[in-house]
Amino acid sequence: MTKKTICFTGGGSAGHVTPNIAIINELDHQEWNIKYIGSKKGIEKELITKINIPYHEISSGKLRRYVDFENVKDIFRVLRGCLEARKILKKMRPNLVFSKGGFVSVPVIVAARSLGIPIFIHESDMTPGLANKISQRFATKIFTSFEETEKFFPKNQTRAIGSPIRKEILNGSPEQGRRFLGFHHKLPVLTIMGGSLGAKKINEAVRESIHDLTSKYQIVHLCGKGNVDQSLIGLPGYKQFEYIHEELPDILAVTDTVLTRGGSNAIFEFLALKIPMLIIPLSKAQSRGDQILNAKSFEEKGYSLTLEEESLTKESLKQTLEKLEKNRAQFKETMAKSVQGQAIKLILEEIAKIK
Ligand SMILES: CC(=O)N[C@H]1[C@@H](OP(=O)(O)OP(=O)(O)OC[C@H]2O[C@@H](n3ccc(=O)[nH]c3=O)[C@H](O)[C@@H]2O)O[C@H](CO)[C@@H](O)[C@@H]1O
Repeated sequence: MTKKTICFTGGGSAGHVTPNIAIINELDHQEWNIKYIGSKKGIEKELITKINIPYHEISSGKLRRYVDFENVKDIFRVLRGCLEARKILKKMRPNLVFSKGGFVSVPVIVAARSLGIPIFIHESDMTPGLANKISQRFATKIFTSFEETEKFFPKNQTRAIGSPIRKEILNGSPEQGRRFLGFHHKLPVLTIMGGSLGAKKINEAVRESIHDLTSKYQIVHLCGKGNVDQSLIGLPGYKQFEYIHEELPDILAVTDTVLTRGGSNAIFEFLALKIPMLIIPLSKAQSRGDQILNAKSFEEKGYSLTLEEESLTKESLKQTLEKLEKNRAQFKETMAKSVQGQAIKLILEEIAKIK
């Protein structure tokens, strides 16, 4: 049997990479040569190199929604990225390009289209990101995490399938988690995930309330690169990490409650694990507002509570966490009824159809 080749792309933040990893882990490596095209400096380089998938670099520029001189430079970077991606793809000759979005994916999609290579894209958020908005016109098939997102894409190419979740996330060991963290059984565990790149506002609010919080919980704080607070190292019941790799499943296995940004992949992972969550979405001032919509969708379905960043204070954080704890049984019950877990199976079925 001759092996087929699939080339993944996507990056900029972990949310544009971890779903690709989830699919890569489940693909038959005897049947598929698996490759990746990403940026030179993005987090995708570290995450993909770690799982030993051949990684090809291209130039990439940020796609900004506002006017900035950097835009001019970035237009040239994106154009250079298109040429580099075309050269790589021409040599690689993949049967399929699979994109998770993020700005590095656009040159890859444009190049793939110019070479007549089939393209699948996946959109994790409630509304399409700029990269997928551009890419959709070139895509053969489009998958979305949320049902509500289907309407933004061409009807006959699009299917809502949920979020491709890494299998290992669901198989953590509470004993190993507790051992790794040095936590006891006397207080519940609150995990704080400020998005894969960290969240300054959440970090500040948590640290302002740290003594109150550690009287009620043992805390794991995933605070983002460069955001560890040196003055709090060694505080009993408070563990800070810039980013967690293979220990994440074990940490989530001991987690009772999460305080999180509204990144789509993270909240779908917590849903799959049925962990009650308080979502503090990235504000409209800092984004297109997709996390606010993600959070709204989850809250309406009864999976979570939302606290808007503008209303985030020591007091509101305390009150909302108390409300979440009071109703935790109800949240867990509603999450248990949600139907998830089909995304990878459905994507693999579609990939298998590629000649
Ligand atoms: C600032 C920004 O643009 N954020 C976007 C980005 O978020 P971000 O990159 O934070 O993405 P998500 O929250 O969706 O996913 C983060 C992923 O990283 C993993 N993880 C995180 C921390 C850690 O220490 N270890 C670890 O493995 C999580 O388990 C998850 O799989 O992409 C998401 C998906 O398109 C969007 O919804 C977010 O709006």
